[in-house]
Amino acid sequence: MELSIKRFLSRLFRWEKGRQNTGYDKMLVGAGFWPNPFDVYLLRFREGQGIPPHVDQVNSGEHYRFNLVLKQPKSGGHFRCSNPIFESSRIKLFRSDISEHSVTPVKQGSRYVLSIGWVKNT
Ligand SMILES: O=C(O)CCC(=O)C(=O)O
Ligand SMILES: [Fe+2]
Repeated sequence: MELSIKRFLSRLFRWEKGRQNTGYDKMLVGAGFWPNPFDVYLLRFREGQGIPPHVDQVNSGEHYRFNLVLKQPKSGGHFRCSNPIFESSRIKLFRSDISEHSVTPVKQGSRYVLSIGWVKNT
């Protein structure tokens, strides 16, 4: 969640590779520091793409993510989370630093997610 204005602007509204190396793409669409450091990404999964089980560690504090599924694929692309705080078919709220989560590969169609993350210091 490191941020310089220059680096922020160079990443804003550009597709980049997702960090799990499974081919999904992410686009930074916003970030800020109030009331807690936060970032907002658009995630795109195309056919064959998913994310293996992982956690998203932060240096300090608690990492939360609120994910809104904007577009469900025709098949596949299911979100799985070991211990969600809240989950419906479209909305997923979870501690991404301690709850292992994954997305099964999209089989047909594409999947889009608006992902809002923040770090709460303890
Ligand atoms: O696409 C998703 O539903 C989850 C992506 C993910 O790993 C995350 O938001 O930390
Ligand atoms: Fe994640």
